[in-house]
Amino acid sequence: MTQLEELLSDWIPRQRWFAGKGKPIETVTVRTEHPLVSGDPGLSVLVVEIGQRGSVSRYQVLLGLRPAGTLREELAHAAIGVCRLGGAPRTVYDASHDPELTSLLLDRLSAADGCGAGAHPPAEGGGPRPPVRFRRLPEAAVSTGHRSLVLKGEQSNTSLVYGEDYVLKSFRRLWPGLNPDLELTAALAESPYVARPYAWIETDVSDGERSVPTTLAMLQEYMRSATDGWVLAATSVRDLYANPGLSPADAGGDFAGEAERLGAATAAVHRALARELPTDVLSPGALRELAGSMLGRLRRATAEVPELQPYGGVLRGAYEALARVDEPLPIQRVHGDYHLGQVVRTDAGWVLLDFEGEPAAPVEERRRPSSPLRDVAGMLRSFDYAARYQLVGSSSAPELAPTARAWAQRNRDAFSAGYAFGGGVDPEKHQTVLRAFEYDKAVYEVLYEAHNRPSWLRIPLDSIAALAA
Ligand SMILES: Nc1ncnc2c1ncn2[C@@H]1O[C@H](COP(=O)(O)OP(=O)(O)O)[C@@H](O)[C@H]1O
Ligand SMILES: O=P(O)(O)O[C@H]1O[C@H](CO)[C@@H](O[C@H]2O[C@H](CO)[C@@H](O)[C@H](O)[C@H]2O)[C@H](O)[C@H]1O
Repeated sequence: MTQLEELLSDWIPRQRWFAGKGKPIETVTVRTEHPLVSGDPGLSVLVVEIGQRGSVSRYQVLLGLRPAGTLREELAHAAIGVCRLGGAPRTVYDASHDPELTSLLLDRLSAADGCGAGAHPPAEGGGPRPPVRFRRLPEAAVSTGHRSLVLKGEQSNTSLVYGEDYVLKSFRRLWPGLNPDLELTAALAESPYVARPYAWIETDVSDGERSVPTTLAMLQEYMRSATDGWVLAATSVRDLYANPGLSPADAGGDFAGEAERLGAATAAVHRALARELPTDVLSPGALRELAGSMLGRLRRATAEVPELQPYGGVLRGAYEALARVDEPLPIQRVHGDYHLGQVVRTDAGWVLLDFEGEPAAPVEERRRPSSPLRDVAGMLRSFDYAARYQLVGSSSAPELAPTARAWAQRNRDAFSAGYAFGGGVDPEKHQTVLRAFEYDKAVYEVLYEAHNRPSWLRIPLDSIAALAA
């Protein structure tokens, strides 16, 4: 290992966005290092490969470099370490936190030529394509001179807000190819329910056989007046828990109207995706395969989290019922990891974000069409989370449990009604499919929490126990 790789092997596992937590790291290799700025400060894009239990995953690191001892106090938290790179010792750090360097990314995106997402125009002058390419959607003007700030919060990626105008989301885990977030957001560019996409950055990553243009980051509109759906729902729940004698409908911060509008917005986005991108139907045989893949996830999760064992029978029963559904199931591109933290409420209505799918799943799987009921199930799970999470570790949990159930049920019903009203299939009429997707999502969450937030593991486990009761 080089000195830089040694430093990264200590730093990467401590990052929130590192998806391989819980498994020992065997190898760390800087596969490519492309300088965007040489000198002091310097800026490079690294693609780092992490080997764990025989498989390799790739991560993007935007590396800042400054002479050792010159990193400003406010960047100290971003330091990775000091190493000798080409002579003198330099401090290397996460450049996402350094506005002096990130302003350059916006400058380059602003100056980029316009082209369609996924298009690969030849390099100017016919020479080889530059290793890191800045691209802009046709018609999208990008202004410069905005200072960036890293968005705080639970994230699988790293997002920078530039002034009040743009969000640049750097995809941390890289999968060769076009990132589904860029692909779907670009397909929905005209939709009022999506933050407008402007531009992206890409590089080439090997898929084992060939070098594939791969999305590194996406620039889109910053919804500056927006509030996160999770925050709004949590406020409503808190309000109700302060008055547990009231029904959710009578408490001050009732969320059901918002949940219903969110259902309608979700249906509108699903309809737009079905218009813009390919659709298909799953035959009964393919439904059996889908049920088989849910079973596979359950097996993997139970091996890691034995607390799932008692519910194995009920979960398998739901997947077997899915395998017996004998009518074709319409499929299309969907969000894939839909929850309250992926939607924001603006003055004009709900806006959906982050069409990347489940961050840990291979990109081929995330780009595969699925039933829109999968997203419906994801959001229904999220209402359950919002109701339960304030009870984790609380001594009032037993008394508040019925109130939590009532809040979740009211908002689940409102969301489903809004979804059907907005032109989606009626979730009420597809209970077998919906239940299987909901269980599968809860099993995914068990693994997600075990790896990322062990103190929240009880939330999906308790939901599964309640669904199984
Ligand atoms: N365009 C945007 N406008 C306003 N807020 C945003 C925007 N993009 C992201 N956010 C905020 O950042 C959070 C995380 O963004 P997201 O795209 O879901 O990242 P990740 O894929 O890392 O989870 C969202 O929950 C939302 O609160
Ligand atoms: O938003 P991401 O793409 O990073 O999604 C991952 O992290 C989510 C948590 O931040 C996780 O969502 C789970 O927790 C939410 C509350 O924090 C809850 O609303 C969701 O229903 C629940 O699934 C998501 O599963 C994961 O992929």
